[in-house]
Amino acid sequence: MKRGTFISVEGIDGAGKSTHVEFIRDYIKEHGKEVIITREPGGTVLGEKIRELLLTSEHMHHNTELLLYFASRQELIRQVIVPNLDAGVWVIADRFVDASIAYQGGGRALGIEKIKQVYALLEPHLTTDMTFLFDVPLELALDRLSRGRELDRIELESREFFERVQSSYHQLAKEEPERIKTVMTNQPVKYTRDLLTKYLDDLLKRSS
Ligand SMILES: Nc1ncnc2c1ncn2[C@@H]1O[C@H](COP(=O)(O)OP(=O)(O)O)[C@@H](O)[C@H]1O
Ligand SMILES: Cc1cn([C@H]2C[C@H](O)[C@@H](COP(=O)(O)OP(=O)(O)O)O2)c(=O)[nH]c1=O
Repeated sequence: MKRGTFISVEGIDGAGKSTHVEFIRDYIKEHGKEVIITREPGGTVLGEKIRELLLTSEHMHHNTELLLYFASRQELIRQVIVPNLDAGVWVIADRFVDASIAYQGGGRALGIEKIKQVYALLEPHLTTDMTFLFDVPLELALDRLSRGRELDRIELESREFFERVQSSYHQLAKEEPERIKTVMTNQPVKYTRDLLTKYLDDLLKRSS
């Protein structure tokens, strides 16, 4: 059986990830593939408890935050991502390791090297086949956030924090252009979807 394709979606809060993730799933499904969406932090019973801690606790050491995100991810990998990929199912991860590099490595200024050391502990050491990085000018993302729902602990961070997160994402996309595809969302939704469709067609072709 052919292994499933592993996709992740990333971006600063307000960049448009939630607007497109179900579109991506439906497009893949229409092309005859079984597909699931996972979310991080969370996606398993233990992971959802960790999510609650991460998004609602008042304060924690940056290392604690980093390790909790990875603890949730390890459970998700072993319980959900790997068994599905092995069974030929496509997996769309609503955030994966790149989020830790951008938010904890960049946003919290822990540095990429430290995140990579923790990443090395994951079993197995998975990498995505393709990552969509949703991106908008920071002002627009912050404006979207301020108009939206109630904000969680991370979304309440400063503008400087999100600047560092975004610039880490840009750095990653520059280092790995084959894997990470930047998709601008300051254009109409249809424009974004047309671009996504091109990348998805390419992935579908590769897997056939
Ligand atoms: N091209 C686009 N792609 C995605 N979102 C867009 C686009 N144009 C406008 N928007 C709006 O921006 C907001 C993005 O919010 P959301 O998808 O919840 O972001 P995230 O999940 O990344 O925090 C939505 O209100 C959406 O309607
Ligand atoms: C996966 C991950 C998420 N995060 C942050 C980004 C988000 O602000 C928050 C929750 O992610 P997410 O569920 O994507 O946010 P939303 O509820 O807006 O869809 O966790 C990290 O800081 N590090 C990580 O490794």
